[in-house]
Amino acid sequence: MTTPSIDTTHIPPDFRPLMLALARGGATLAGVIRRGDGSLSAEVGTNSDGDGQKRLDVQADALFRDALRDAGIRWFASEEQAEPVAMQPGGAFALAIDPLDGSSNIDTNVSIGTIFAVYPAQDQAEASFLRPARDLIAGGYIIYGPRCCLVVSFGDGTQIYTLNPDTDSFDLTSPRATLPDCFFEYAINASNYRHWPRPIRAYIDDCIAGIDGPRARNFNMRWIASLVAEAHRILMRGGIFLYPADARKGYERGRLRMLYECAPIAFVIEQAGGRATDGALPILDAAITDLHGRTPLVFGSAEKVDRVAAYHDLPDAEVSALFGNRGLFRA
Ligand SMILES: O=P(O)(O)OC[C@H]1O[C@](O)(COP(=O)(O)O)[C@@H](O)[C@@H]1O
Ligand SMILES: [Mg+2]
Ligand SMILES: [Mg+2]
Repeated sequence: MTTPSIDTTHIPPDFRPLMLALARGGATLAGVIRRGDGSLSAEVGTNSDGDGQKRLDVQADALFRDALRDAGIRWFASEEQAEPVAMQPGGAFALAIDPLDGSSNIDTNVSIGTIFAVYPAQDQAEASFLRPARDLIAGGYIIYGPRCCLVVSFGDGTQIYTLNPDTDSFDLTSPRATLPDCFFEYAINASNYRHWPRPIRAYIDDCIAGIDGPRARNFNMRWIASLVAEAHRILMRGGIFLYPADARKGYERGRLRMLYECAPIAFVIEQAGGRATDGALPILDAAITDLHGRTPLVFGSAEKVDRVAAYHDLPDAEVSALFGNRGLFRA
């Protein structure tokens, strides 16, 4: 068996051991997922956020912790661990990870992923992770789909690597990915419509009204329920993703976690020319105040994300108007 690797030509030298370790972890996890042992989706516990943990959540967490143990990481924070774990005392990096994103899709053979964010390590774990989101020095995700891809940014564009099943190596397949701006597709869990704030309802109402509404064009809709899969689709062909805050108990700040979901996805999307906000303000301009804290998340093509922010600025009468009657956005 070959040791999984990654083409390091375009990776800054300081990050190479870390990226090799992530590639090893990702390729190994891809193999576990491909084999598809039926017990991977068994409920085995609850994480500190109250989410049910599946066997694969726990396995992926242990697998990455092990793969990363010699990769220069001082602090390791995970969705599946209540507190950060100390790794190498002299390590330069603090790494936050969602080891397995899209857990509800494990047994449905739909794309799932891993999301990671890297910050410069400080002496204390807390100071390493609770800081301005824009201190991120690397971030990205691995998607376990029909193809396994690793997408990463080091702050100078977004790179895409694709796992070659013959060599077990992640080959660079796009050195500078850019997000197309013209795809009229939105992604939101529409079953929560009645709980959404009015500007979000108004925005989606106007997409649904299509050619008969103020936007005067038809839209398509997608919802995979794997953030990584939605991010990758949007990176490839544009569109917009929304997970807003809503009125359900526990969803006052949406569902997605700032440190290891929203910040790294925002980083990759911004570096590919897109935009990511909490509905109004850039995700990366916010501070991370809680290891497992949440934030509303809207990301995708810049013009579409800006439009959502504009709905938040509409006067109440406009935002409450029935779709088709919103005059302000009529072309
Ligand atoms: O079930 P919902 O409310 O539509 O939420 C789906 C969202 O939850 C997530 O599965 C949360 O991530 P985890 O699976 O890592 O907990 C996202 O991938 C996805 O976008
Ligand atoms: Mg997740
Ligand atoms: Mg997860």
